[in-house]
Amino acid sequence: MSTPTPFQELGSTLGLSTALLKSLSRLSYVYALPIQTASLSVILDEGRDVVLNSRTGTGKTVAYMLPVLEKILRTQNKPGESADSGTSTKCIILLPTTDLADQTASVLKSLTYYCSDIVTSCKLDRSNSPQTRSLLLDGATVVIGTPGTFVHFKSDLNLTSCETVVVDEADLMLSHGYGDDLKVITKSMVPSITQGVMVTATMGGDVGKLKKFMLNKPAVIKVKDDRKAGTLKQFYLTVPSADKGLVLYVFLKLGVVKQPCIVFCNDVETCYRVKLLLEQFGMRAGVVNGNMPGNVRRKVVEKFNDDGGVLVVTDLEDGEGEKEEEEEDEGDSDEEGVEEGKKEGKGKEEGSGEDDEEDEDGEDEPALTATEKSTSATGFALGRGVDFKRVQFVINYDLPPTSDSYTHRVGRTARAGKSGVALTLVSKGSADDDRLLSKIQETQPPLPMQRALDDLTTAQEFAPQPAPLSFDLKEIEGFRYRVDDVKRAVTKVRVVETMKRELKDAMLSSDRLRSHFEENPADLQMLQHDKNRSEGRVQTHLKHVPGYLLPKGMQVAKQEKRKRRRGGGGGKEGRNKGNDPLQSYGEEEGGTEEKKAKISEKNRVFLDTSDDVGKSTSGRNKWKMKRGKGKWSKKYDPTKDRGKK
Ligand SMILES: Nc1ncnc2c1ncn2[C@@H]1O[C@H](COP(=O)(O)OP(=O)(O)OP(=O)(O)O)[C@@H](O)[C@H]1O
Repeated sequence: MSTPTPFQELGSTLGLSTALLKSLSRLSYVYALPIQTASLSVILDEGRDVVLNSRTGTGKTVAYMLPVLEKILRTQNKPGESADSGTSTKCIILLPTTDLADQTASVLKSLTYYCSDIVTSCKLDRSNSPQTRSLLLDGATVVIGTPGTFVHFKSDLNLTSCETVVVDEADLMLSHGYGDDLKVITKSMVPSITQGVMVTATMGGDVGKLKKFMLNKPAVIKVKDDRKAGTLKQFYLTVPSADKGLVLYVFLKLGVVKQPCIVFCNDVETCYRVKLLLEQFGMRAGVVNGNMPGNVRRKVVEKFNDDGGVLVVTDLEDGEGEKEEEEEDEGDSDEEGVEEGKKEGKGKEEGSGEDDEEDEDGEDEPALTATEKSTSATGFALGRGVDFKRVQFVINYDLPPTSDSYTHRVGRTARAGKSGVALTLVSKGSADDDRLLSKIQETQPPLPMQRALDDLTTAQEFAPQPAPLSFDLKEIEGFRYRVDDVKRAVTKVRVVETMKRELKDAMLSSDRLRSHFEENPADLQMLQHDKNRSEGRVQTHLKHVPGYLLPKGMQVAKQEKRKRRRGGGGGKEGRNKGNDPLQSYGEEEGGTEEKKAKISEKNRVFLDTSDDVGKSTSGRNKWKMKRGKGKWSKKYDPTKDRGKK
């Protein structure tokens, strides 16, 4: 891994404006992330078309925005700029969803904090046309929106001096149905793009099509995945579908899964089932999905970013979750750094007619239609691009439909060089899941593991990721009756009621409906009354986990913890110093029960360390059962155990 370069150093080498450097330091961004270092000089000085490609969460937004803003600041300060060019738009940024456009607009606001008088911005908002039009009339320097909104506000935009067109999350544009809008933008709104920038975490077939259509001899800036350094660890656990709720609840309850945590499901109903299950056990969970109004979705995400906890998300529309055969990558080089483009002229690759099809105008150009069958056009793509904050854990409750969507989902954690863990629950006996898992493993970087050869040496080995989590479901068998009981209470009717309640909440807190309620108080009363009636019941007694239900290793840990709190034993040595939240407990041979317990506490096995990974305690349980020890002893009194809580 290359040494990070401080922005101050880059600033003096490349001549970055003080205003931008001050904004970066206000955001506490001291070092440029690799894609940012790589992109700056190419976008800024070479001025050529660019494809930015690095994995999710590596800072691509700042990577294109910084040089684009610097370019604008330089030209705005140039003497002799015409008055018109001073009030017309210099750069447009296209995103596939309004949520992402909002997020990008807020990054832009932060970066222009000290130069907002020179660089003004506008996020195109169809629901607030008068304000959008007034900002455009004032001559917003940078305009952000979906391709659809650009076409909608076509006659209000002054793009005669537009120099840069950025297409962010380019891999989603066509599957969101923006092919035709992109044609309008590039043909009639900005017919001669001076510099095109395409940004993507995955290089699927759609990116290739767009690249051919919009860019001219682009430099492909591709920063190699540095996950071998171990920032994102990925595991999978094969479980019967019916046991997924059990695993999720127990892992969350026992702190095996750390929060903030995102749980991805493949449909809205499963999201609510998971939420209700967790809530019955006293665990709050938010839900976001495409059926929600955008402002409600944004509020839930904001709350999650502020408070953490569990967020249950579906990034698919219902019926979209069927696993698909995937398109092969178009084969861009894996090399780090700048790779030269191989094309001549915009819109057409020389000597290759592969993707070229006659469009409806009869012109010879690539068809801008999606390769993927999925059509998430509801204006959300929660598995992609959304910058959820400080997420420690991503759980794929359901396997996503493609390996690309897996990459985006797990990319919600381990962002900006931080660490994180992704756990995927694979349905036992599902051939689809098995096939997709192999496909995912082919695309993810392997997991480095240390294997002890003797006392002094170790060898590094690599396991495919996601790696199997060796966890014996028998360890949590004791929880089954609670979960099954609660699951029975999570009926379809309750799921629907919860959805309705959330919709009512949204209506009650809607700014737009406020005046309606003022004029029609009866409507407000009715909504409030219905809301109170459908309030869910939480079983408070289920909040606590009795000690006898804990896996054996954890019971020991609890006792040790209690001892330490009382000032006896344990000490630093016994403390869990590892930072990998997925952990398991080793099986010990020989020695007294007490000694074994201590060894077990000390030798907790962390999933990143060795091939001891995830040893189960069930062997010990068998040993005890055979010898009539512990809860299999004739003297065992479970009521005492319960009292120990
Ligand atoms: N130089 C930096 N130092 C520290 N944090 C940074 C830096 N640049 C960006 N970040 C943070 O990194 C996170 C990820 O950035 P960003 O959303 O731009 O990534 P991305 O590569 O576009 O991800 P995705 O592909 O998922 O859209 C953000 O929370 C951002 O605030």
